[in-house]
Amino acid sequence: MQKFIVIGGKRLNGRIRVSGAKNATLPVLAASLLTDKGCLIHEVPKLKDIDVMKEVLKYLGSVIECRGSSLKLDNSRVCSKEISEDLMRRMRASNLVMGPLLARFGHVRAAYPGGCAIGSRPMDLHLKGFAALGAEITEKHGFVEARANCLKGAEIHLDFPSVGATENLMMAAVLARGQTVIKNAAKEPEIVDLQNFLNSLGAKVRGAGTDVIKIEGVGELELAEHTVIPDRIEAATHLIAGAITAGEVVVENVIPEHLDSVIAKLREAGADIQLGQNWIKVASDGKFKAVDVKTLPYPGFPTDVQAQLMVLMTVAQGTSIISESIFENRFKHVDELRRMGADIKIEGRTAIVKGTSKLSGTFVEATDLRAGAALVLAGLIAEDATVIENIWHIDRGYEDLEKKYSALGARIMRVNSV
Ligand SMILES: CC(=O)N[C@H]1[C@@H](OP(=O)(O)OP(=O)(O)OC[C@H]2O[C@@H](n3ccc(=O)[nH]c3=O)[C@H](O)[C@@H]2O)O[C@H](CO)[C@@H](O)[C@@H]1O
Ligand SMILES: C=C(OP(=O)(O)O)C(=O)O
Repeated sequence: MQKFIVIGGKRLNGRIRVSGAKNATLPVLAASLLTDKGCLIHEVPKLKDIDVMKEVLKYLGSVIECRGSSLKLDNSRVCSKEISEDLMRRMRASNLVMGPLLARFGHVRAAYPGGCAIGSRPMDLHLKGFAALGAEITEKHGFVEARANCLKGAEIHLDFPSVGATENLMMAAVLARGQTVIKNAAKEPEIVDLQNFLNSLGAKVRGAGTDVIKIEGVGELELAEHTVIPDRIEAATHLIAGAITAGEVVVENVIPEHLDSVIAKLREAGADIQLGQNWIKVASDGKFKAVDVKTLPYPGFPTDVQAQLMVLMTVAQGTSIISESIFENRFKHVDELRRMGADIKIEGRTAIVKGTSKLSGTFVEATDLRAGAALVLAGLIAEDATVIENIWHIDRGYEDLEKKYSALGARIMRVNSV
C-alpha cells in the first residue's frame, strides 16, 4: 500500500500535459474486440484501470504490445468465454466488453462489474438495450449472460443518458442486421471518440454528441488506428490545482470546449482563465467567491469534478450549494475534508459548503478516485502535512500525479506504507 504526503502552501506554476482520457480509452479498448484485424491505439494513459482492461482482453485471447503510450492489439484469437468475478469486480468499465463480445460471437457471460463506491450502479439499461437488439438475457448467481443468433437493429430509448449503456449499445449494434437508433443517448465527448474509433474500423455510426445516435449494421470490420482524446477530468483537476494554490498554470493537450461547464464555474468563482487551441491557462490571486453547482450529464457540470470543485469552495468566501444528481452516494470525500477543517453539511444529495480561511493537514483516506484527487488538492493548500492513504484509487485515473505536480513546484511524495 502506498500513500501521498503533501506539504501545503506552494503555488503551482508552469506547464502540465494532460494524458489520454481514461474514460475514452476504456471503451475504445473494449471496442477493439469487435474486429479480428488488429488495432493501433495512441495516447493510452498509464493507469490502473487500463491495466485491468488489458488483463480482461488478454484473458479473452488478445495479444497486446505496448510501444510507449501506444498499444497494438491483435484480437484474431479472441473468444467469448466466461469472465470471472475476480476480473469483472475490479472496475465498472469491465462491463464494456459485453457489447462487443455479444456482437462478434453472439454470446457473452460475465460476472457483474465492480467500480468506485459512489452509489448503486445497475446495468439494467445496458441489458434492456441488448434485449431490444434481440438478445436473450439471463441473470443468475451474480452472472449476466446474453445470447443471440443474430442481433437485429432496433430503436432503443434510454430512460437516462447513461454513458456506459450508450457505449455498450453502440458497440453491440455495429454488427447487427439493419439500423439501430439510440434515443436519449449520452452526449459525452468520450461517446464521440468511440464513434470515431468505430467508424475508423469500418462501422457506420453517426449522431454521437447529440442525443440520437444511428448505427447502420455492417458485415465486417477492418483494422484501425486511433488517437484517444485528452482527459477532460484530469484537465479540470489541474485547473483547480492551479487556481486553488494562487498559481499560474498552463494545462496542455486539452480540447477546451470539453471543459466549458468547468471553465464557466471557475470564472464565476474568480479564477482568470485564458483559452488557446489546445491549452488552457489558469491564474488566480487565491481569493474565490462561493458558487453553486449541480452535476448533470454532459454538457452539464461533470460529476467526476464535483469533489475537486468542492475543495475550492471550502476556501471560498460565502456558502456554496453543491448538488449531486448523477450518483446518490458521491460525497464520501466530505468526511475527510471535514477532518481537514472544512465546514460542510450534507442534506440528501446536496452539500452545503461554508468557506473557511484555512484547511489543515492531517491523515485522510482516498475513498474513491475523484475523492482522492480532491484530497490532493486540499493537501496542496493545507497547513502542514496531509497524509493520504489508499492512493491506489488515485492511480486508477491519474498518471504520475505526484510527478506532474512536483514539476509545477508542489511538495508531494509517494511513500510505501509500513
Ligand atoms: C468509465 C467511465 O466512462 N466512467 C464514467 C461513466 O460511468 P458509467 O457509464 O458507469 O455512468 P452512467 O452514465 O452509466 O451512470 C449514470 C447514472 O445512471 C445510472 N444507471 C446507469 C446504467 C444503467 O444501466 N442503469 C442506471 O440506473 C447509474 O446508476 C448512475 O446513477 O459515466 C459517469 C457519469 O458521467 C462518470 O462518473 C464515470 O466516470
Ligand atoms: C467514477 C469514475 O470511474 P468509473 O466509472 O470507472 O468508476 C471516474 O472516472 O470518476
